[in-house]
Amino acid sequence: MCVAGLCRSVVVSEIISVREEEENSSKDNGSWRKIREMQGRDCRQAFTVSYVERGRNHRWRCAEVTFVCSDAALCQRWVLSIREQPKQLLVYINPYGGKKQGKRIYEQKVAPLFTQAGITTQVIVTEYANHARDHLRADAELKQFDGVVCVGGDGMFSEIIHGLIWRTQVDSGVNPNSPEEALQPCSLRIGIIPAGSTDCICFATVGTNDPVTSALHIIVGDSQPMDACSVHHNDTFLRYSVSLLGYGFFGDVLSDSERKRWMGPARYDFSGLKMFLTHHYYEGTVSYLPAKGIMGTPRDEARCRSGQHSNMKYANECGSKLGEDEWRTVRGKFLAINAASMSCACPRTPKGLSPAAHLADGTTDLILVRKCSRFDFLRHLIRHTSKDDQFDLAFVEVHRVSRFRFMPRHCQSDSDLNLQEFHKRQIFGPLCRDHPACGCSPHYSSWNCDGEVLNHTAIDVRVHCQLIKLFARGIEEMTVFEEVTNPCAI
Ligand SMILES: CCCCCCCCCCCCC/C=C/[C@@H](O)[C@H](COP(=O)(O)O)NC(=O)CCCCCCCCCCCCCCC
Ligand SMILES: Nc1ncnc2c1ncn2[C@@H]1O[C@H](COP(=O)(O)OP(=O)(O)O)[C@@H](O)[C@H]1O
Ligand SMILES: [Ca+2]
Repeated sequence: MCVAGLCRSVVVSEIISVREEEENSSKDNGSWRKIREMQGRDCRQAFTVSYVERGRNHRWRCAEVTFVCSDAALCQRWVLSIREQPKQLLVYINPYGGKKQGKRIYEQKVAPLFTQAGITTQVIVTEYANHARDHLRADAELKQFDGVVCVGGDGMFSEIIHGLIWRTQVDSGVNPNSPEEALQPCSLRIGIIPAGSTDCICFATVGTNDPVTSALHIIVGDSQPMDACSVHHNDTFLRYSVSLLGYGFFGDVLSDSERKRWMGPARYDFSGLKMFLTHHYYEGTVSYLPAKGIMGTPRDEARCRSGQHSNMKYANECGSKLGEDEWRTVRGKFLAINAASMSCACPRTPKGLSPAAHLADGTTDLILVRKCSRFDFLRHLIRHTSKDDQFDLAFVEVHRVSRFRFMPRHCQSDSDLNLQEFHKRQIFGPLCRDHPACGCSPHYSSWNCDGEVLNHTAIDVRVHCQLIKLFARGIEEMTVFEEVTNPCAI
């Protein structure tokens, strides 16, 4: 198609909206008349397409081009041809996350784009923690919506998946409390407008933390399946996780930073430095089921974003059953035990905690950092920000797993105690009960589950392949010509 003599093409799946140009439109600044003159007398139709234009660092913006067409019927077909895009969305805004800008970001940057794309919305500004989760679990009329949007950070996203996954299981008669049940995938897609502190789920699935880019991924109707882990304690359901489950360092950073929310996103750096200096290690036993029938290892050079793993054959191979005898066990003293179900890329670590992790292959990368010197731990941490491999250190091991369990040492009698009780003991009692004077590590850390503190230390984690779907397409690889190659699908 040609615009005023220039040949332009627009990818149909990246159209935001199409509007017919009126011959005597008030917006007409003479260009439509000029186009008609150039095209000759037969030309009767023109339409303007808003589409996605790519900027630097995976950012998207909205651009416009006007097409003219001499065939009125063809033109009409174009106008009606926008592919399956969401029409009705349920939006939850956390006004309290990140720098408390969620409402402003939505109203100024996102809502106008939704209106332009003809999307209608029901907007709920949350009034308290778990408002969105509870509304989705019980009250929301989900049938009328094509998707759910959350405006906030990873904690807000977590609320949304807890509501949606729970609701989907209850509606289809699956018992979400049993760790052995195969969960029913959620049909509604979820969009994330980043307005939190880390926003790692948005960054790792879209490639940037930019509200406009996220809004455009929602409007064009992208779809990215994603794994979710269920976390149980004995037979009690605790939480779902899609990004990081971290015990030791990241657990301690989170619990410490929760008391410093007034600092905003900088609280993580403050608590990170504090916990780095504190240098606590924790004893326990990790057992895991190595993933089978999947492609790749956590040490792969090629990242998921490279598109080399976008073969859907493998996406469907997740969930292969293994016998109980294939469990492996690692016992020891750990500075950190991390399970990354996605790369966990974020501005603090653009390549992520586990750069080669896949979004939707039914596995999580289990990273064990054993007790080592502060200097060595710093080397490991710094490698998250450079090209060097953070796993290529003698005290670090990494396994791609489909299930794992953790049991802290000394846990046998305590394991049923609530963590708050542990913390009370740790704060008010001696740090180490075995050697009251030595001031060595406390016995228990807590789990950081996508940025929320878990109440139990002994956990059983199972990956559910492609349990949810996002309005995203993985991170696109740009060539030198800024053309898009394969997006990361799994
Ligand atoms: C010295 C440089 C060290 C750089 C190490 C970077 C590792 C960062 C890994 C970040 C993983 C993020 C995984 C995502 C977790 C989020 O779900 C979750 C919730 O997000 P939300 O607040 O948006 O709801 N966020 C978090 O748990 C925050 C984790 C952030 C940890 C920051 C750690 C900073 C470490 C600084 C160490 C300083 C040592 C300096 C020594 C001189
Ligand atoms: N209206 C609200 N008031 C207080 N807390 C809320 C509200 N809405 C959501 N929350 C909670 O706020 C916490 C942090 O939200 P999140 O969006 O992750 O921001 P951040 O990235 O800054 O942590 C989450 O635990 C979420 O459940
Ligand atoms: Ca995964």
